[in-house]
Amino acid sequence: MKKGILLVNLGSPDSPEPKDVKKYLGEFLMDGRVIDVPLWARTLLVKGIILNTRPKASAAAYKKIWWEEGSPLIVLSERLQDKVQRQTEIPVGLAMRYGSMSIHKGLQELVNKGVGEVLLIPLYPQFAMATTETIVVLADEIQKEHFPNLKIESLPAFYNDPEYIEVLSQSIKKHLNGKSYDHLLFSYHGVPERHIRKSDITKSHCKIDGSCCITASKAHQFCYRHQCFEVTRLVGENLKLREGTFSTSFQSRLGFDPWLQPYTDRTIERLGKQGIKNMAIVTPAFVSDCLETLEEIAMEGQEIFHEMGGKEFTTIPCLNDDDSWVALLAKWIKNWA
Ligand SMILES: C=CC1=C(C)c2cc3[nH]c(cc4nc(cc5[nH]c(cc1n2)c(C)c5CCC(=O)O)C(CCC(=O)O)=C4C)c(C)c3C=C
Ligand SMILES: [Fe+2]
Ligand SMILES: [Fe+2]
Repeated sequence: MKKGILLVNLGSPDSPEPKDVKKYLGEFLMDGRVIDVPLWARTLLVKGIILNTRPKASAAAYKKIWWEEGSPLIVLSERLQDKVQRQTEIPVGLAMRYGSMSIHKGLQELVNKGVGEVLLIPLYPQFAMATTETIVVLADEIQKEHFPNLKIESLPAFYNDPEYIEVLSQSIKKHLNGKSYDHLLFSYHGVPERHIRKSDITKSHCKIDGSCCITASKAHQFCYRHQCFEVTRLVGENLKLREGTFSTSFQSRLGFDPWLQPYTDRTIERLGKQGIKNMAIVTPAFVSDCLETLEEIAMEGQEIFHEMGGKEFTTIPCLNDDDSWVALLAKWIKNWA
């Protein structure tokens, strides 16, 4: 049976105009695995409040980072797809969970090329209900409804794959380029604490109490918090970082529920206040640079740091279309095929 690959990322609005941002946010935030409250409450919150208030501000933020070719997240994902395709004979497609480049279209294009067996690669190193799970569940629904003869397998979270850790570590080293820094912050996209408890397959392990994520458990296969802390620990080990010179935080919280802590903005503020003059920041929950790295970190984060007396703020790019990352994806594809 002919095999094919579908890389899947989050998606972006079609343009940075408020009407396109509103359409995109509407689809994104109405996903019950992103805002996980009952449908009536989600509808009230998203359609009644968020979509009437947020799109204008979000559009302004998107305008600051938008490229001539389009959304950075989409353009960088396309560059990745193109480079991976050059490493393999197997057709490599690209889709987005939200927006115009749908998973349905991506699967249809592979089927049109005669593909009968697909490896779905969610472009997220760590598992989360709001990212990997929603992709896999939707692909499964589309397969059942539209492509009953298509076989789909998905690549699990690869946060602790030694080769992934090596690629990420070398990328950090390359971008720091020998520059010294006082603190390296690993900032991951946040999720509400509730998401962590919902994904706990043991139903009792995750207490978000500081110790559960470092106590061995089969819950960690689906624990986003554990997986983020592990990436930091493993990269720290790989690069022989000195204890106290690096830490983990969580960014991009929305709403009033408790999200994973410590929060990135408050951490940057604290580091500045403590007299740290030179910090670097890496964002390993994202494979491609996007609004959350280019605006929230590289612009807003830097501003906070400078306001607190910090001097040098180095933002390390995501893996994007890094050659070693492309080679690793090509290797995983070869092993699967
Ligand atoms: C409200 C809940 C949200 C959850 C839960 C969430 C989890 C989550 N998101 C990413 C990756 C990305 N998120 C991006 C943007 C973004 N995320 C949310 C909300 C939640 N995310 C919003 C409202 C937005 C839109 C931007 C805004 O209005 O501020 C992006 C960037 C997309 C782009 O076009 O550049 C990414 C990527 C992860 C990895 C994650 C959970 C682990
Ligand atoms: Fe997000
Ligand atoms: Fe945990």
